[in-house]
Amino acid sequence: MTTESIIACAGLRFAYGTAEVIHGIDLTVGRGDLFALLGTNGAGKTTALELLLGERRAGGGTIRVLGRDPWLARRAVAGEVGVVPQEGGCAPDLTVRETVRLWLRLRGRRDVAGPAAALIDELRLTDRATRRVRQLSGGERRRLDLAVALCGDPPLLILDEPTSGLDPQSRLHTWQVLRERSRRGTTILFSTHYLEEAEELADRVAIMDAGRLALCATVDEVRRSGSLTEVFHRIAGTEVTL
Ligand SMILES: Nc1ncnc2c1ncn2[C@@H]1O[C@H](COP(=O)(O)OP(=O)(O)OP(=O)(O)O)[C@@H](O)[C@H]1O
Repeated sequence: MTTESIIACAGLRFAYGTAEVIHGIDLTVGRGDLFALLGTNGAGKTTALELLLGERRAGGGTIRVLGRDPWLARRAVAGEVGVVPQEGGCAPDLTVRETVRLWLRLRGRRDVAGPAAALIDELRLTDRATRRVRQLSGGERRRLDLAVALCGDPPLLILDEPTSGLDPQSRLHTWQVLRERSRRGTTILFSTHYLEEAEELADRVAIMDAGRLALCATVDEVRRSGSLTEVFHRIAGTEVTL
């Protein structure tokens, strides 16, 4: 990890109508970080990730993603960020192979057959390659969502609960895929409800609580004051200083 920031937010605020749900977040993700965003249901993780992707307009503060304001430069940011949305989003009538080839083309690749086969294999979907998305299981669909995010080898991945619905073996395999991307220099920000996933996979973690960042630290710093599980439960809405 270097100190160069790939994501930088300062004083970030956001409201749905009159209900403010993000209350002034400062967050920096450095190049090469493998960064986990944790928090209880409704803490604001998905909203924060959507703000980073320029899908929503901040009500205050500043955001820079790869040096740009994502609201003003949404298309440019979208071209450089691989995304797993919370709900997925692959077209139900395309096959796995068609989906990955389409996304590789959208990411500017011309020769897509080989790279598509490699990505499908990497996510262990080869025996599902000719199946339509609507015929996949929830876990298979989630793995396809990640394959799509990896199309074109973007420098930044923003993944909203990328392992939700995966069986333990698939989850471990997904960790391997993400670790390998991180080792090759990809910056990864992911949200998760699995504390052991954050502890095992990430090198930095942030815990959101009711629209605020209650903690932002390296996993090693967290371990010095107990396990991540202990720290997470201790926070319970109050700020923790490590
Ligand atoms: N489209 C919306 N309109 C109004 N309020 C919303 C909308 N989406 C989310 N909220 C509210 O904003 C708050 C933050 O929601 P968000 O989905 O960002 O939380 P989260 O941390 O991702 O939760 P979860 O872990 O359940 O996915 C919640 O109180 C939620 O009810």
